[in-house]
Amino acid sequence: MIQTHNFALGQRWLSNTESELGLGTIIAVNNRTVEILFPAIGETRTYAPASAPLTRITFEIGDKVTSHENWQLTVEKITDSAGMLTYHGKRIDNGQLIDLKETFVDHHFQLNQPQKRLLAGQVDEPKWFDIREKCIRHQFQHATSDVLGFVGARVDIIPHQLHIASEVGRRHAPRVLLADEVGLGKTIEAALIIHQQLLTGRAQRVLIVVPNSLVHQWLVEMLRRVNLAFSIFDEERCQAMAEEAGNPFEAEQLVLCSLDFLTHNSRYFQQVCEAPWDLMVVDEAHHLVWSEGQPSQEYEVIEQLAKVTKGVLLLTATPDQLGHESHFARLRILDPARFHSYPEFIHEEQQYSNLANAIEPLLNHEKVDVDEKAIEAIQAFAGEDLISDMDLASEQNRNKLIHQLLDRHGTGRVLFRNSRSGVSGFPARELLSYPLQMPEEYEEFLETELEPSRLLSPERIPEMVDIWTDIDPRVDWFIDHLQQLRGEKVLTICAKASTALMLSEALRRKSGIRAGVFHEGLSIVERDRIANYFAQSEEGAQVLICSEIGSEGRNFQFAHHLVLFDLPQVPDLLEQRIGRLDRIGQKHDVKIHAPFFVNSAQHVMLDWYHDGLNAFELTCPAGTSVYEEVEEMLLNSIQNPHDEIAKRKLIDDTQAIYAQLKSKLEQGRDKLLEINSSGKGKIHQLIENIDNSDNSPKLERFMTQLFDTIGVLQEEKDDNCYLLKQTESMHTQLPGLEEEGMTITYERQTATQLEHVHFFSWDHPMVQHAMDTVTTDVHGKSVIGMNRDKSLPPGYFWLECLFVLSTKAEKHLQINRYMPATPIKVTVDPKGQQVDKVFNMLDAVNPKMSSQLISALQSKIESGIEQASDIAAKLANQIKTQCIEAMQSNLQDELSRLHELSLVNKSIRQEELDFIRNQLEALGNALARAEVHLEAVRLVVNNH
Ligand SMILES: Nc1ncnc2c1ncn2[C@@H]1O[C@H](COP(=O)(O)OP(=O)(O)OP(=O)(O)O)[C@@H](O)[C@H]1O
Repeated sequence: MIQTHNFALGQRWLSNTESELGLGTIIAVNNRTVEILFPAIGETRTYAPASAPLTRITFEIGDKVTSHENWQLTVEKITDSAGMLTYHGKRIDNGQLIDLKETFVDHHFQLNQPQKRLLAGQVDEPKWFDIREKCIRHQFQHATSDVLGFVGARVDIIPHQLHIASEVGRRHAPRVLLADEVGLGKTIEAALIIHQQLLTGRAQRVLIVVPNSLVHQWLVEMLRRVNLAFSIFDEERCQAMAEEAGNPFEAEQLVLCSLDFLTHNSRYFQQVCEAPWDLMVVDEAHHLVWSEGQPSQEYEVIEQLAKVTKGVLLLTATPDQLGHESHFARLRILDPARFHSYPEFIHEEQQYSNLANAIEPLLNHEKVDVDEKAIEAIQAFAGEDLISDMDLASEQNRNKLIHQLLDRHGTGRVLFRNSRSGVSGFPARELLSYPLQMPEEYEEFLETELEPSRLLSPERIPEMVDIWTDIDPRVDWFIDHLQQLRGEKVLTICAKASTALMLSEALRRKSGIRAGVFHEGLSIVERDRIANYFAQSEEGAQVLICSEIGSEGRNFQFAHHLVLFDLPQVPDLLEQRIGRLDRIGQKHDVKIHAPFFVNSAQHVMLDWYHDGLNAFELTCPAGTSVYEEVEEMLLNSIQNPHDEIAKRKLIDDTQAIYAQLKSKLEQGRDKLLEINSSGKGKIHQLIENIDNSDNSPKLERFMTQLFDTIGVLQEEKDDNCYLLKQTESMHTQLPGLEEEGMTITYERQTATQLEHVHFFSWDHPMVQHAMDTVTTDVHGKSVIGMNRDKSLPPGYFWLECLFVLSTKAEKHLQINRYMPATPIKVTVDPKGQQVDKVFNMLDAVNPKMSSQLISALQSKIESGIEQASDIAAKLANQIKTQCIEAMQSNLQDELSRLHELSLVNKSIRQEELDFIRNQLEALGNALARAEVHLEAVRLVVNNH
């Protein structure tokens, strides 16, 4: 088997860098490129001929070759026609004489050269075997570790986020609504989920759709938090790509675009739907408004995309913001089979407190007390058959039952919502209100005005829009107030962009205070520039004046003063406003400043929020429902602000309704959500494992050894950091290593504080690349070392044989979830008996002595490897059986869930069930096909 770079059509080559591709066939060659098809996974690669990382595979007389039809031939003669070989020989199964063109050699072929290399005297130093073995073991351990996708995220470890990320990230094609309260970290949860899905091979192509204003923030968060470089797709980019053939959305795997862009460009929308996606993430999903017969365009766009996308994550802090029916419609996008009828959904919701009570005894309390009465309550939901055979003393069974109950009768595994009350460490919020006198100019117009938006924001009266800043006392109050807060950052929010613009203009005219304005009319680049201007500690703006929609989803927690220049009409918008500052990372109590006109509509609104709902100082989960119930009274009071009796009644009624709804929610929906969302009691093991991985010196020690072996210089710097640099002794290029060097740390805390430093973990792509450079290279495949053991005679020897069990399957089957490349090490003594022996510090052997030893031991080496192979094959069979069982139990669970649901719900499609059955079969075949091969061999000879 030789490596040359004279390519010809039909020849067979192996990839040196991606061993999982199997044997490829050359399908096109010209001066500049060579194209190769890898049938095992149905993909092609194109390389420059001179630098293609490929090894030519040819066979020699006497070799056994497997054909694509799975019969074998023993090669007797080889002919060459224009560079392509034909093997002539006898079929092993029936003795028939046959020709096999190399194009038809089985693409599952594995190159097994360690033995050949060893016997040919091509040996490396002992350390290469050690490093190769360590790389393979670490790759296997990480692929099967429950911290995969978590350890590499540059985030603080926050339990509720980890719980959601682990619950969702490990699912096949997850479809969920992430609805944590504002600022609890939904973006981070989504990042963790995407990261896990990509690293575990569950997803390859991800589309993120967000409001215009958040495109850049998402781009930065994905890169900074989880090393994922998304590409922004907008009109400009798509137009530039239009000249190239094909669908522009297929040119990248990780795409980020705005909802606005997809909604307003039917051609690009069509193309985005035609490109295959494994996962779609939609932020601020409350924009997807739906009502019977009148779905919004945004809703339709996402609904259509969700139909052709396997996994979907919808994110919103305020799921009910635009009505409960819209909320239901969004759940239907996620699981049309489960959420098929709104009346049924409402009926189910009414049962939530009974369901929560039924689940209560199953929860993981210290004392498990599932008595007869409790079983009766469960049966009312589950049906007798579901629990008749179940041993409820087992925690695993109880959890399974809880999942089934939530899935069939709650919002189940589709909705996650954490609230501040369940997450500790949030600062307090304080309302500071400032009564002002209403100017006469406003009063005159407002006497006959009925429109709530103008009553609440009189500056929007048409006659006032151009002059209001001259007469409105809120403007002077604002300027005075900013002067008093000198040195402090102040975020100011008003409902409309026009108000924000006029206010900032007045500020510019009347004071020298540095301010930025931020609203939906600005381009993304302008908005980001202004947000940065506000974020700068010195030289930056003291105040940022935002419109309602312009500031949605933004991170401004470096400020802790919020001015509400006016008040929004619905509680969810108020929560969105306060959530800009009251979010994870806020270090101070949040001061909410609210100027208002005495005895005006604003006064009613302020009192309603504060006295009725306490919505300034605490989050108000039932706010929208209360609003829906008292809307008429509230409107009436806004229109008649002097009617104190009506206002008193409004507030009393609001308090009563709120208290009632809150207690109902606490027993019903919220309780179920808490069971689902917080992960209390379940997540400590994962956190402990992440902590252990973070605190273990293993990675740092291993990487130091690995960098040293492959020739990368790791120089110690201050603050727990290192500088990595290329050296001349490097064996191969390390992808990602910048020419001028790069600063890294292995410490999470350092990484979260120093943003310019790369955070190295087992998840980091460069750590994986560095291991790949070793495992895809031939170094360390055949090694000789000298051991000094005086208790054994000189010349005594051992063969350390490192095998790998692996299989190939099409990418969408995600074979790595069930069987990543699995190392099996067998060490044998001169009699071919397996021994439990670990070698440290072996001496290298010079080439002359190596070849003498090999000649002397050749037949013993051959028989030793054969005996080790037999032992490895037995072990491999056991592992194979375990992998098949794990895969079957996993997919069978999913199949039974869908089957159960299909009994109560006819809209579950047969194809969905068939899909899982097919997957079961295809994975079963792939796992059964798994083969063990010799990856590396080290001959260790004793010498005194
Ligand atoms: N685990 C974490 N480690 C470090 N920072 C975090 C973590 N979780 C959240 N944050 C920070 O807290 C802020 C809020 O997080 P995020 O933007 O994900 O919240 P959200 O729920 O999406 O907010 P919104 O409801 O406003 O969209 C962000 O600045 C984020 O970077």
